[in-house]
Amino acid sequence: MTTDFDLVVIGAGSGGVRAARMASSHGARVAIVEERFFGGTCVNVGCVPKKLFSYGAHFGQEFSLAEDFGYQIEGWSFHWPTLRDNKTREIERLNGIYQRILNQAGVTILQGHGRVVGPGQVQVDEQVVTTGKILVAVGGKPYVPDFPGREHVRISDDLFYLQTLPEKVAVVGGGYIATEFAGILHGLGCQVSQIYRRDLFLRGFDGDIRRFVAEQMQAQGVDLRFNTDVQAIDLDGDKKLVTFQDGHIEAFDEVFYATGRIPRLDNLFADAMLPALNDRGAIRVDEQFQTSQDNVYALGDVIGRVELTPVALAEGMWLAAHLFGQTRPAAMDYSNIATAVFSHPNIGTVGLSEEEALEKGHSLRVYRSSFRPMRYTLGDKQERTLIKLVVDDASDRVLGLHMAGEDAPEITQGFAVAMKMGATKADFDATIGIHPTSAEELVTLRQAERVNPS
Ligand SMILES: Cc1cc2nc3c(=O)[nH]c(=O)nc-3n(C[C@H](O)[C@H](O)[C@H](O)COP(=O)(O)OP(=O)(O)OC[C@H]3O[C@@H](n4cnc5c(N)ncnc54)[C@H](O)[C@@H]3O)c2cc1C
Ligand SMILES: NC(=O)c1ccc[n+]([C@@H]2O[C@H](COP(=O)([O-])OP(=O)(O)OC[C@H]3O[C@@H](n4cnc5c(N)ncnc54)[C@H](O)[C@@H]3O)[C@@H](O)[C@H]2O)c1
Repeated sequence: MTTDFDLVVIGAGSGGVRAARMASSHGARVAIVEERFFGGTCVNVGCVPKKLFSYGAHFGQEFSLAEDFGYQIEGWSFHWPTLRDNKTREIERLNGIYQRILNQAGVTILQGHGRVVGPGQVQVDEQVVTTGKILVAVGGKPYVPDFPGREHVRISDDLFYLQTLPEKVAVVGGGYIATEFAGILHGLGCQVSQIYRRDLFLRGFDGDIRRFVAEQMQAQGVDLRFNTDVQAIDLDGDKKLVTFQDGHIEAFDEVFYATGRIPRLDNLFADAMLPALNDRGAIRVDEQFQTSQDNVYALGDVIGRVELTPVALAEGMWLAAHLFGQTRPAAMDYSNIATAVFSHPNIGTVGLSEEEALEKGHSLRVYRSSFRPMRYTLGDKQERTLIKLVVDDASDRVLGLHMAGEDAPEITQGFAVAMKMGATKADFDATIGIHPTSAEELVTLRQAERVNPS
């Protein structure tokens, strides 16, 4: 049977755009369906505007550092609408670029809500198109737990378009988004309380890094409140009255929730086409990104594996090559994916945390160093940088590299190549440093603590 297309991709975000472009370059007839914005979460309400805000939030401290170097910066002030609107203009420019890239790649753009209505059939608003294969790359959406007053909270999407910057803010959650938002809002001049229900935020990251970032944020003046949760929110005029677990009530101008994201499956599948989901409600796929429905594939945040843009991009490239390329690629390798939290201070990490390495039974040598970056030494800024290597004692292989401080994400990206190649501590030691840098500390670590699994 002839079909309109070989592949219809639903969702023009990180994974969908990459898969569509690459499939087209392999000779497939491809259409992509998008209902909101080209470039998806990352470009519009994720990585890109977040990073621009994070840059913006650093300027206050840069001005005071500049004074230590002899500059006189008097009477500076911050104008939120300028940052917000300049960011929006840049995002709109990127939207246009994404559309142009798709057009140039020969991908047909279908604007509207996509729905899988039958085998090889995708409905886009009133129109139905036919296709050999369907790729679902619809991403996720914020999850806010159910509690009285839930309707009064804001989510990450809202932060990017706020009319005014609130004075006093609660940020609820202890993951990437909450910690990044707490740092950004504090840097822009808000009074920030970060609320996390367990004893220490950034679960899954290395314990030393989590404690270090908490100390640094507290020293900057962020109010970290662990082991507590919001029970209810009432309105009092413009204020949000938050009742905490211990019963105390406090007024905030805004309450932001960043308590995780869930797959965006709304009105996406006709009943007969719904694929199997996993226990967290994400679409279940095999190693080839095939769902339980024939010729329906899924990747990116909607499969809930590793919710990062570069991972969605890699999955999109992989699937396009697998379905339409000349040679079959080897299975996707999810080991040693470097990641960063653009908190203040930044975190960069690749490989196993000390806790994970011990859980896997490794006997370890753990190298740590904490230092005050040279840039801060002319004044009284006390912020420090922490670096840490987790090394398998028997093989000498570096299992984990962790850093918190200025430039941590940039530095970690380079070292991630070495980690991917299986670098040993001896390889690090044989590398001559670049002086004077913070990165050189990673190749000059000599003192280890031995730690064995219990
Ligand atoms: C605040 C925030 C900050 C982040 N920061 C980072 C970061 O710094 N680094 C990083 O690596 N990752 C970051 N992420 C995660 C990253 O954005 C995601 O992992 C990535 O965007 C996932 O890509 P995707 O293709 O799976 O989905 P998405 O990029 O979410 O794209 C899905 C697209 O599908 C469209 N869509 C959904 N349903 C339909 C439908 N039925 N019909 C038509 N279109 C539909 C949506 O409108 C969207 O455009 C961040 C996320 C958030 C929320
Ligand atoms: N820099 C980056 O690369 C970056 C930045 C932002 C987001 N992301 C990606 O997006 C994903 C989603 O980010 P996120 O921060 O929303 O999720 P997350 O999974 O990182 O963190 C969610 C947090 O909410 C808490 N939580 C969950 N349910 C709760 C409840 N009922 N009550 C109170 N707290 C609750 C969790 O304990 C956790 O601390 C991340 O996992 C990450 O993969 C990446």
